[in-house]
Parts: sequence; C-alpha cells; structure tokens
Amino acid sequence: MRDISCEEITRTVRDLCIQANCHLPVDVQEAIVKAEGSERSPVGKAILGDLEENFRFADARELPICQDTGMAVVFVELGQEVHITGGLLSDAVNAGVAQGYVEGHLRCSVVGDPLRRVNTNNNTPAIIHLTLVEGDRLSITVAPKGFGSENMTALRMLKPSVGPEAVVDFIVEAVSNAGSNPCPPIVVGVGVGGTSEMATLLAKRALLRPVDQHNEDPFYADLEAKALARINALGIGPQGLGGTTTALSVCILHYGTHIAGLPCAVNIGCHVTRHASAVL
Ligand SMILES: O=C(O)C[C@H](O)C(=O)O
Repeated sequence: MRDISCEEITRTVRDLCIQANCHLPVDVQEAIVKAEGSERSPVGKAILGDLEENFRFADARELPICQDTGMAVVFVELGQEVHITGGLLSDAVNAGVAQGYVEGHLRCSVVGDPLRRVNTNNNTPAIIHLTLVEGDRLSITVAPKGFGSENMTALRMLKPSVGPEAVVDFIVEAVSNAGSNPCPPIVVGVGVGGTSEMATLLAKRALLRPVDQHNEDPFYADLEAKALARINALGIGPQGLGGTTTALSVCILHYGTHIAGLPCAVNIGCHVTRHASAVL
C-alpha cells in the first residue's frame, strides 16, 4: 500500500481548479485557431479571433477564460493499492475546490440547495466521480463545467431497433435545439448505452477526449464524423451568429446495454471546454 495524504490531494485540487479555469487545453486552442482559418462567415471569423485573443490573454495573466468558472466536476481514479491518510477523500477534494476558487479569485457559482439557492461562496460541493483502478497512483482531473452549456444536456431512451442513424439524428437535434445557448464553437460529448445515468456520465466524460482525436473504433469514428458534418451544416456558427464552425469535435463513448434499450445522452462543452489533470 502507498499512503497519499488528504493534504496533498487538497493542494493538488486547488491548483488544478486554477489551472483549468485560466489555461485552455492546447488541443482546444489549436482547434479554435484552425477554425478561424476555415470559417466562411466574416462575423464568425472575427468572433473566433476574439476568442483566441481572450484565451491567450487569460493564459498570459492567469485570469479565468470565462466569467462562468463552472461547477467543479472532478474525476478521480484511485489505485486499489493507495491508502488515503488524514481524512475522507471527498472532503479533501471539496477542500481543494474551496481553496482553488476562493484563493484563485474564481467566481463562486454554486448554491448549497437547488431550491432555496444560497451561494456557498466557495463553489462546493464538487461533483466527484470515483473509479477504482489497478496500482498505487491517484489521478485527478478537474473539469469546471459552465451551465450555459450544461443546461443544454439531452437524454433520450431510444428504441433499440432505430439504428445508428437515429443516434446521429438525436445528436444533431440536441445541438440544433441548443442553438447559441452553449456558446459555440462547442465540443459535443455523447454517451450511448448503459443505463440512463451511465449514458449521461459517458457524455460528460467524452468532453475530456482531446478534440483532435477520433474514436478508435472505425464504426463510431464514422458516426462522429457524420454528426460533426451535419452539426456544422446547421449554420449556428461562432457564438450563434452564423457560420460554418458550430462544433470543434464530436466524441462518442459507448457501453453495453440492455436488449430492450438504447440510452443516448448529449453533453455539450462551450468554447471553453476545460480540464486539468495530475497524477499523485
Ligand atoms: O453563469 C454564467 O455566467 C452564464 C452562463 O454560463 C451562460 O452561458 O448562460
């Protein structure tokens, strides 16, 4: 067994919250710059230029890329040979989120109760997804999620007989319904299979894949390419003001499912699809 202290976890999560909010992943940066070159609408091109200036400015001055610094979604992969010392893992993660948002001067956007709506003033609670893995390491990914895009999440329990084209139709419909709300150019995460909650989690997890990668399975890579082409033909464009760049990428993750079902979920990331990771 290897000991990892809560103190170290808290410090790491703190730093990842600041890093993720201020430094856009390089693959997303490059995709925005590339889209600027290919965008056919002059207004769309100008907006992509503004987005580039914005993320470069944030990067250089360590300022948040967007005013919506999100709810902290934290993916933890815990090696089975790790022994957490000094408290509870979830408390350590939440303490790191609180420190990161308060000390990093990131906007605190979380209310403690969804109906009585009082801001917790430290962006907790975080959403923590824990997976047990082999080994003696602890991997942490912080993915702050803004709610302009989160509110556009769609889930449909498709009939199993509808086939792959109906999955592509549903993805395109979800993006079309979202319009300008998720701040395009977007990243489209899709979860297919499992149960309703598994499909939704896969869709969120799909937003972590680098936007310049494709599915390793040619069958799913083909569906991703078809969905992306149809989404970019919708004409929504950068910030919804028209153009040929609505999405930078479509990523589909799949899982086994029941013979009687075909759950399909879409989770959209805005042009600030952010995440930062560390391995302890
Ligand atoms: O919370 C915000 O700042 C706005 C939100 O991200 C939105 O796009 O509506």
